[in-house]
Amino acid sequence: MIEKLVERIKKLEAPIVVGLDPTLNFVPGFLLDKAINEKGETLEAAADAIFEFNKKIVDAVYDLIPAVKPQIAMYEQFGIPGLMAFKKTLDYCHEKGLLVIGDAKRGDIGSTSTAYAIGHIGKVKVGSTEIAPFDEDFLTINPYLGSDSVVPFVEECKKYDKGLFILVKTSNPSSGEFQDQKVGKKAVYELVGKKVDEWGAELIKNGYSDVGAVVGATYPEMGEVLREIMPKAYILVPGYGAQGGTAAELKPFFNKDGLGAIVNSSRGIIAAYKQEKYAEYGAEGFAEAARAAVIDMKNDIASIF
Ligand SMILES: O=c1ccn([C@@H]2O[C@H](COP(=O)(O)O)[C@@H](O)[C@H]2O)c(=O)[nH]1
Repeated sequence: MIEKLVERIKKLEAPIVVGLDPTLNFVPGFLLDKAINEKGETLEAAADAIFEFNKKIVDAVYDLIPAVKPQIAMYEQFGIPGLMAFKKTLDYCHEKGLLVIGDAKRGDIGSTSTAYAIGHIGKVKVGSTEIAPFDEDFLTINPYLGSDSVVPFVEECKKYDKGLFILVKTSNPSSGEFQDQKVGKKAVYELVGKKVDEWGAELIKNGYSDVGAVVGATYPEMGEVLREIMPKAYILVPGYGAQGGTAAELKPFFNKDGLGAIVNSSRGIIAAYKQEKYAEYGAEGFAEAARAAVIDMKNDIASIF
């Protein structure tokens, strides 16, 4: 799967992923009112509103970007209707030719990881029929439980040509509480980075592995160290934009050829119309504002090379 992502990044000259992380605060009033008029103040109405919101954003940006990253928590907050909106979003993005990174940060004891892996990137057997339940192209996973929690995901990648992004050094302010602790001379994030390199060793295609890593834009020095420790891992870089990460700090995540990293922005794109910079678009023009924000992000990142 990684070779498809790299190919699309090269073709579009856009190492960018748009995070589809909708909340009702971002959904313009006219969309939410329509859903509530039809379904009342219900979870179903909320789910319809976020799906319509996503659809319009995707229509406005799909030709500019290689991939999207729907964050499952934003959908789970609306229960079962929310999860149905998640699945509808994944399918719609696929219809538009986008690759989908499911941001679910799964990971558990081996048997439970296997079930997560089947549900998100594998196939479940019902009688003699094999069904891909969510069918994302990539999945984020949390490696905290160790190798036996990660390997079931790697196995599913091998079977179905899928990919992973494993949390290594996260973008949030407290990430150092555990991730920066030293074990011997190495920090925990360095040890995890080394394991990512090992887990991905059998899945290298055209120079990069289907097993990638998540490293926050907010920690560029650590990004530089990790780029060396995991030379074959594509790095998914969240933290740009709303969390304060800037283009100037992104260079260490990339290789010299401009590949090796893909930068996520969620709120900075989907809620661009709420920023002063894009205020001229107004709530009615939220999708056009998202398109303008993607073009600005692309140019911003291109300026570092
Ligand atoms: O270290 C991490 C890992 C994942 N995320 C996720 O990325 C997006 C960021 O959203 P923004 O609105 O662009 O800040 C969100 O889905 C997080 O759960 C992260 O931020 N940091």
